[in-house]
Amino acid sequence: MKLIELLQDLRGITPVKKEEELIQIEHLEMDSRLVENNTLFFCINGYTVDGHDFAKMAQEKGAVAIIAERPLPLSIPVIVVPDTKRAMAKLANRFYDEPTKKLQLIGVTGTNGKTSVTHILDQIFRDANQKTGLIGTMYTKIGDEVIETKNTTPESLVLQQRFHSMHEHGVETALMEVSSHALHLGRVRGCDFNTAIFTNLTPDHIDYHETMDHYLYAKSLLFSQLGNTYEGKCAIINADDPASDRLIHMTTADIITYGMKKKVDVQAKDVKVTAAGTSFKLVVFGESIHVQLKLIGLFNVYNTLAAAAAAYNSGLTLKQIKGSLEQLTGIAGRFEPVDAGQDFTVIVDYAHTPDSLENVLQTVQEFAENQVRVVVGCGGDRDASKRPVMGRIAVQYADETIFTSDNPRTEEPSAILADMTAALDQDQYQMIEDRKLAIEYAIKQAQPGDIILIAGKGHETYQEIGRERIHFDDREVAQAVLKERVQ
Ligand SMILES: CC(=O)N[C@H]1[C@@H](OP(=O)(O)OP(=O)(O)OC[C@H]2O[C@@H](n3ccc(=O)[nH]c3=O)[C@H](O)[C@@H]2O)O[C@H](CO)[C@@H](O)[C@@H]1O[C@H](C)C(=O)N[C@@H](C)C(=O)N[C@H](CCC(=O)O)C(=O)O
Ligand SMILES: Nc1ncnc2c1ncn2[C@@H]1O[C@H](COP(=O)(O)OP(=O)(O)OP(=O)(O)O)[C@@H](O)[C@H]1O
Ligand SMILES: N[C@H](CCC[C@H](N)C(=O)O)C(=O)O
Ligand SMILES: [Mg+2]
Repeated sequence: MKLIELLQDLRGITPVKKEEELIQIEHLEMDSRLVENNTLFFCINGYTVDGHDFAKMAQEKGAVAIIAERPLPLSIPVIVVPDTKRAMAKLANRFYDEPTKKLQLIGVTGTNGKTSVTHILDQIFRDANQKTGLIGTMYTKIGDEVIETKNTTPESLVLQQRFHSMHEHGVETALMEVSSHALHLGRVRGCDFNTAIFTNLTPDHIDYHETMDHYLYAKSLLFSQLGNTYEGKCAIINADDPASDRLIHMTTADIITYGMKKKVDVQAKDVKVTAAGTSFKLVVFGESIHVQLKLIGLFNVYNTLAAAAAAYNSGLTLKQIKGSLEQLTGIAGRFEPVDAGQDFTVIVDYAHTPDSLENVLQTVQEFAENQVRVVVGCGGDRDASKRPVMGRIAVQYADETIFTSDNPRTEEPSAILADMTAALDQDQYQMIEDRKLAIEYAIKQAQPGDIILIAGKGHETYQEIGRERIHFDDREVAQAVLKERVQ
């Protein structure tokens, strides 16, 4: 694409010279290390470094033009804009030919349940013979191709490229987790969502958003950018969550409410949660069907309702939806059992917020025939305010709590554990900094009928210590210890 074509959406920018207008742009890039010939490079002033410092390197590697927030002494055109991130979202959208207009795009936001809802939807649409794409915490998936990702919701440039690739591969429906960071940092600008789903809002990420109000405001941006009813846009909202009212007022799209406690459009009635699964009557706009889930926990009924509402809204029948829901066996690292034939239960779960930890502990408490032991920690360089709360929840619900490390990152593991235990008595918990030893200890203590919950890391296959990621998988560790014990 010619530089001039790409720049047409930017108003009031430094004009390029006539002879520069025809420069061919073949790639867009924001990381100098990845620049190739004929790249347009965006200088982003980040949290760690300033991308403007890498413009020269980008030129040396083949960049033919630069988008920056200030003039730079380079021999290639430097187009100065007030906000490179904003410009990047716009230009990427044009470069990749507005890919989200060619897909059904369903965005899911909320503190907990995003990965779960996107995966439930993925299953439903696949069963309906649609080719799907998925962008989220665990990976990006285009059909069956899996691409590793760093962020739950990538930067706009990466997003638009992925959506373009999805379209090229015949994807019809894309499911995306939309994090509050992404909304606040403008990563999803230019995405044309058909449907936006809200799961819930409970304390997390206060290190970044500072207050719950700001956190909700960030989440609400998904609904304010949705478009309106007449374009077929739809907001699917958990009416049992106190934030629902504010979100409903943020959008002019059609609203579908779901929940269990109020009169809503999509409802679960007669819910029965057992250790073997969950059953309920799914009522959608007055039409109802019985559903028997293999998924466990009341929170998964909420996730199922959100997914059912979105699937129904996009034309699938209740029978189709029921068929898929009943086949779902689970999502990696979400209430995932580790079984080596032992006479007690080991569950690995991604609960890393106060609300999710409480929910999942309540669930295991209900089923435990004997004692509940929990192994849990809190991430370093993340919201410290959740540490004492998670500490209190763990000892409140579990018979034995083992506090341990969960991605300490650049913090001292002992300092994180001190925050978690500050308000507790020493006889209420064990503290074993090394996560492997903590899991070993919990499993060695287990009696028949016990449940051991290993919380916080779920599907993660690493422990982040300092800036390094070392291979670590709760499921592998638990499996190895169990095998030794069972032999
Ligand atoms: C706070 C935050 O969001 N940081 C994100 C941000 O990093 P940053 O600002 O530190 O970037 P930087 O390293 O300063 O680099 C600035 C620019 O220089 C460029 N650069 C850098 C080095 C170089 O040699 N050459 C070069 O060109 C970089 O490519 C970049 O364009 O931009 C990066 C690229 O997009 C992101 O990967 C990174 O996410 C980090 C890893 C992160 O941990 N983010 C978390 C807080 C986050 O976003 N989490 C949410 C999920 C939250 C949830 O659970 O709900 C998410 O969506 O992932
Ligand atoms: N609807 C829900 N309400 C409360 N807790 C939930 C819900 N769904 C899942 N959980 C709990 O939260 C954990 C994380 O779930 P999931 O990965 O689906 O959330 P997420 O929103 O994608 O999280 P992240 O922000 O880390 O991407 C699960 O392991 C479970 O313990
Ligand atoms: N998306 C979340 C995941 C947290 C997972 C937990 N294991 C941790 O490292 O705190 C975050 O980056 O805050
Ligand atoms: Mg997720």
